[in-house]
Amino acid sequence: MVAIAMGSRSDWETMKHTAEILRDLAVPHTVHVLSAHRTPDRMLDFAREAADHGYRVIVAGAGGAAHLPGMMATVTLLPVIGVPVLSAALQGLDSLLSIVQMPGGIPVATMAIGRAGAINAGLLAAEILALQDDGIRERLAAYRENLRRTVIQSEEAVREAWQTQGASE
Ligand SMILES: Nc1c(C(=O)O)ncn1[C@@H]1O[C@H](COP(=O)(O)O)[C@@H](O)[C@H]1O
Repeated sequence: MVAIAMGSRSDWETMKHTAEILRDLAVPHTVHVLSAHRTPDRMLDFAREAADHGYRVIVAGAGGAAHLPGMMATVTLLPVIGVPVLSAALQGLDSLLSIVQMPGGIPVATMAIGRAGAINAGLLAAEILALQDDGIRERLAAYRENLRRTVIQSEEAVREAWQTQGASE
């Protein structure tokens, strides 16, 4: 259902977070290393055939001159979600701008840089699929509820820490 593509093996540390969230939501997905620069024909073939192979959303993560999401979007009508991978030289700003500044006509839904972006890419892909899948929608609702509870618990933990600190001073 979801294809997760990355420009290099080195992007896996980031893109594994997309795979993890999709696994937690029981959304079928596959992972691929494809590069617009290093394996252009393979990347274009994959994106061209993705819809016929049953994929519904493509998540593509890359760093630096991150042309992968945009080039995949060029040859498919599937929604493409881009994840800017944190780069050493420019802290991911290069990746972000390479992905977000698409010319009008060929959209890529651009996420935040790095881990949070990779998690959100998985969630957004699941939200798109949930439009036609009640099971995924229910699991997304449970994820949100869990998030809500975690924040409330964290507030309690912060207050407890503050009270303990106050008592020891
Ligand atoms: N941006 C792209 C593309 C592409 O856009 O197709 N292919 C590889 N790369 C990026 O090069 C960075 C360094 O790659 P290496 O670690 O393999 O040298 C990676 O973040 C990758 O996404």
